[in-house]
Amino acid sequence: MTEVPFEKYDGAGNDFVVVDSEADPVEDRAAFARIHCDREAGVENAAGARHGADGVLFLSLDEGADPAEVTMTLVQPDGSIAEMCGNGARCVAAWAADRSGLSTFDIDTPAGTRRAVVDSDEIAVEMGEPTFAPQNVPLAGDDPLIDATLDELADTPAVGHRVTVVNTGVPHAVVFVNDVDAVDIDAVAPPIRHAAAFPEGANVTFASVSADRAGALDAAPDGDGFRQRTFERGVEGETRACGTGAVAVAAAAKRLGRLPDGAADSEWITVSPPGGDLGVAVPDDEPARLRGPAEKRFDGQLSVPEDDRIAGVTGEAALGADRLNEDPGSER
Ligand SMILES: N[C@@H](CCC[C@H](N)C(=O)O)C(=O)O
Repeated sequence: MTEVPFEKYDGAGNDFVVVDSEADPVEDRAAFARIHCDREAGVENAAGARHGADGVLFLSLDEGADPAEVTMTLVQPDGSIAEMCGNGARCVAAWAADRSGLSTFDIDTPAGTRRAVVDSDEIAVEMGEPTFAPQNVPLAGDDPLIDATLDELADTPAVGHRVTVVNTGVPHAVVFVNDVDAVDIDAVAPPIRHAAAFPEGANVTFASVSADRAGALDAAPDGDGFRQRTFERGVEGETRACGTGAVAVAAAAKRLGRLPDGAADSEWITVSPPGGDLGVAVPDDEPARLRGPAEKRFDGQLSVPEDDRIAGVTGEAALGADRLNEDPGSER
């Protein structure tokens, strides 16, 4: 059985297995991700405790570039590749800083190059300009969905929810509700995630204004922030944090004129998914920015599938083995 070293990082509870793709190439990345990713129990630490893995980050670092460059490919639990991942990018910067001692990185992603800066335990990443343009989301129709009801959702638990659809590196359907904790996300999100309006699918992000998160980050405004919950495409379930989702909440709120007092006048807005607090800035006509914690938790070795069957997969790897023969996320 072949094994590769991995490191486990998380950004505000969004969990990633990190593999150095130059030192330890994995041929079938989709199969590797399917085997080892599980939201609650994907990978094991040295003490035998299992921890979540929302995807595998295959990374290669070029320290000679100025600034240093990292090529990032996020392969998700269904085997699909995500164009961008905000918390993943922050974990990438933490990983690169841990290796190199440097603090500024250009991260090459399928969505473009994103600058990340590490400042002690907080990492900020440039996220590109959020876009509502139908061709960029992408949407099936010609009109943006700014405060829309998805007609095809009639007779589902999602009926009646209004969505604002924005691409923040990946597509998000943002739904503002009174209380995110009251949402039955596993019932409400899938019909939206798979709606015909989204030819490549969409992440579904719920948000509510939250007075108790005011000033949760040091430099956050003395006003209300948002609580956030996201059902992620590719994970096909809720994660503990989603960075592109946090940016989508702020961008959608700004577009709808729903920014709470304080946040509207401030550069940084606090968005709080279940895993921690994130800071988001959405200036006019400029790239959005995302900041928050990201750090290494542990490392170890993971088995590499040796063919397209389950051969060579043992121990923790067997957890995801039942998904190995499914179609690799092609329908997004
Ligand atoms: N967790 C991520 C988003 C990852 C991509 C997403 N699941 C997709 O397929 O669009 C984040 O922090 O942004």
